[in-house]
Amino acid sequence: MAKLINGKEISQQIKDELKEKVSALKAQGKNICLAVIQVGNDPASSVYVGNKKKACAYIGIESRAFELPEETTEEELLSIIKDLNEDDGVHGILVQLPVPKHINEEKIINAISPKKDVDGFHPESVGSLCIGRPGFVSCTPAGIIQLLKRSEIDIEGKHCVVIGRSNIVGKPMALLMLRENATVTICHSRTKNLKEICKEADILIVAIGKPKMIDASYVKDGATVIDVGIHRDANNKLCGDVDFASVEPVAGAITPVPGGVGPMTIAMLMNNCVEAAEREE
Ligand SMILES: Nc1nc2c(c(=O)[nH]1)N[C@@H](CN(C=O)c1ccc(C(=O)N[C@@H](CCC(=O)O)C(=O)O)cc1)CN2
Repeated sequence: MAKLINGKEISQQIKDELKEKVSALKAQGKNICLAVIQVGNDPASSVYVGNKKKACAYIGIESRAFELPEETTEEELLSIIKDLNEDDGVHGILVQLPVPKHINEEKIINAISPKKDVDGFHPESVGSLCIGRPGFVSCTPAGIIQLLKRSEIDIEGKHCVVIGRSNIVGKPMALLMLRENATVTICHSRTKNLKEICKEADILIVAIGKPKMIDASYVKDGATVIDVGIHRDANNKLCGDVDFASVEPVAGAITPVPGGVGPMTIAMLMNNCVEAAEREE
């Protein structure tokens, strides 16, 4: 039976640690502010944005919300970001993704000042991660590192297989595991022998975007399995990219969905906001 990696519990620990830090910063006269921008009314985005505002309130970070209509133009959004970049009272800026189709996501990401890029999506942030310079790290991969470390799962020298090569999860995840001295293999939709490669992983990180695709036949006995996917199954229940019921008996440790990687994304966003304010000094 696999050890369950409890993201809800670990994210709560991180938020409690940050709450103390923020309280100490406040005592020195420093208030932290995150600008949260949502364009349109995508229901899932509204839930995530709501949870980000709640996390800010819990930790003691001010959240400045911009709830913009679906018809907002790219120019209007860029103009808001420009103002926020220049506002010394704002430490972090996030634009909830996805943005409506008429807005170029890349242009929006590039417009956020790297100093306030608490999502870690700006090319300068990704480049810094790549060459080992300080910078903001994408929240989901950073959260996975925390899950592993706080669950006392060794990374150094382990073979880590990451399935998925997105700019937001797969690529930064691979770079972070490399930084932790893992031996890293990245797999994707064109990978041949996916099953054989996955079977060699000590740590298997799955960000493939296909519900319950990874079953026990992809997993080495005792491996750690991290599931980044979030989907609804035929019974409208949340599930991941990993078939939990099949994999759990062979894995050494595994994240559930919900309650695994997801909550860590928001905890690490809060961490990046605190870092943004600390770096300013
Ligand atoms: N600007 C950003 N946009 C998006 C990001 C991001 O990091 N920055 N990531 C995702 C959405 N996301 C945060 O924004 C996010 C997704 C899931 C969770 C989470 O806690 N999931 C729960 C289940 C929640 C549910 O009931 O649906 C879990 O896995 O336990 C938090 C944040 C895309 N956009």
